[in-house]
Amino acid sequence: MADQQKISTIWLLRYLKPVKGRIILLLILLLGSTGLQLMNPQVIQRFIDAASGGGGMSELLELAALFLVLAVVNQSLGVAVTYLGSDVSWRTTNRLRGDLLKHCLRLDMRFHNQKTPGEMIERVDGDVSNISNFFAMFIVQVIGSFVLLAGILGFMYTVSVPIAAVMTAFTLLSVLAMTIIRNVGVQSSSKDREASAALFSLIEERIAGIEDVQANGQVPYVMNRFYRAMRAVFLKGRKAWMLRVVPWNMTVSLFTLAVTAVMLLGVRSYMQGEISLGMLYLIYQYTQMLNDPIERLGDQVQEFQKAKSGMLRSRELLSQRTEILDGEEEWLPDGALSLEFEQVSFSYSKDKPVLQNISFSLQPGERLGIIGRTGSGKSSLSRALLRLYNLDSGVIRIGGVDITKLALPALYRRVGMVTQDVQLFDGTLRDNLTLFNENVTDASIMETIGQLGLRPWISAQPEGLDTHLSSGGSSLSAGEAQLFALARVFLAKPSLIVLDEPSSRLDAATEAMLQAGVNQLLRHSTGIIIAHRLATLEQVDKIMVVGDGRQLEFGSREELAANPDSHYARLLQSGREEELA
Ligand SMILES: Nc1ncnc2c1ncn2[C@@H]1O[C@H](COP(=O)(O)OP(=O)(O)OP(=O)(O)O)[C@@H](O)[C@H]1O
Repeated sequence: MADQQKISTIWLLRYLKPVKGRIILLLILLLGSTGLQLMNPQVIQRFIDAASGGGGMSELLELAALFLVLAVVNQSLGVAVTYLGSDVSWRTTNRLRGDLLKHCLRLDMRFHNQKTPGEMIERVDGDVSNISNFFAMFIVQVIGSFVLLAGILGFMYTVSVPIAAVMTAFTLLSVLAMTIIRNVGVQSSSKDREASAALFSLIEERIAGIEDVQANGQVPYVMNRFYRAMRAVFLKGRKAWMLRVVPWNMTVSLFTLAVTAVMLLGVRSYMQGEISLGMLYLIYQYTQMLNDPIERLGDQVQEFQKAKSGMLRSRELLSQRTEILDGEEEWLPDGALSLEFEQVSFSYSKDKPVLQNISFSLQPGERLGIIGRTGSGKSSLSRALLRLYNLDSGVIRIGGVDITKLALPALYRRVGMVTQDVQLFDGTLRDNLTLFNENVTDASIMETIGQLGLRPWISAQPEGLDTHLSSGGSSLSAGEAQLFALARVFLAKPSLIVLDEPSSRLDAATEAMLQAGVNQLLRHSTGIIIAHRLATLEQVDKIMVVGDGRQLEFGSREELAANPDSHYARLLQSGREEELA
């Protein structure tokens, strides 16, 4: 436990260190503002005493001017403290958000398969927001509140010990009550947050599937689920609010009692001539001022609870290790890369093998067509090649190098993949094609696009390469997106390319046009084409037929086509492409 605490502190200090100068400045400003808050009522006290004692006009004017100056300086300090507090909190938490996002992007697909987008948003942003106040204000507010309390009470002991004793008792009681009672609402507040998270995830899920919802007439059902989720938010929110308000009311009652007791003692001292009218005002004002730092301390206790759970969750996420360990080898032979699968077995979960004992090899520049029924493991094969998952056993080598020994950037520089789902980013067509790489010239974009026969398509876009695309892919048809993805991968000039169903959403004419382009572009690389349509594979050198994760057949396309006993030849003869689908 103590160790946990120590690790947490060291971890926190890592984020606070870069802003330590700002935090010290924040503390100085806050102490300055606390000093002014203590001084201001004393100026009014002197003003009241001067006025009631028949003091001169110039003295009154001087005091009034001093009051104004102190008030303005205090306000300015308040603005500076708020600004600097936000600045520190954003700087530190943005670093943490960045670290979390970078970490998540490196985590393997097994981890991501289990997480919903809503959950990841909550982990990368929600938890961190809970820590933000703690980063910025916790230390500063706690120190500031204690200094203000000590200042008020210390001064009161010099004026009247009984009054100061009542104020001290009230302060101690309130701080104690705050720390104990505030925890009462913590559990129901977290249930309230859970309910609203469920509501948001429902909205996110339904909006993501809006087409299906509308087309299948599911709107009444969705509305019903929505109302039920809203009702849960309302009921849990009301309970959490009640539990937050009750303790607050208790401290207000306690405070009213303290003010009454202090005023009784104060008025009695005034009547007995022990204190002046101005001092009576000062006592009243200082009693009022006690409430503020006590409230702030209570708030900070609550913030600390929130921050603690946020920190635990963030640290837990950061301690998740990816199963994909980076290799060190950077070197790969120039030009098209050879590929070798040696007894490769792979599964997503241990109880269900997806690829079993796959072994084949391709020479540099060769093209392999993979065919097999839906769910037979074709896409899984390409995911294993790109190290999105680790193998259960076996080795994959590209250019003779075991991919687990290769540095991941070296692998991704030389191997490209076009999947069935194309991710578009918010940006221009050019940005999306080059993936924001400004070194790729428009001329080379147009050349690649020309080879793929896409020039007329780009020209038809309202602003050519400058046409703005929105993220998610809604601005392109499925077929257009596929053409787009091909162009993107070919622009990166990879030496080994996997095309996973590159033309499944294109019409026959567009596919034929694309085929010629792909053949042209594949001249300098080794290619794997996963296809449902046999026509797509007319230009490949080798064919592999996969069934239930096993390699049913592998060999030269011409030889397999000529062998009437082969799966491939039988498929060709029967023309039953639908068997593959
Ligand atoms: N992320 C995943 N988690 C768990 N199982 C998966 C995952 N992706 C695929 N599978 C399972 O692995 C098997 C092979 O899937 P894969 O996507 O490789 O098939 P495929 O041959 O490419 O199919 P298709 O032709 O439909 O694209 C299927 O049984 C599928 O249910």
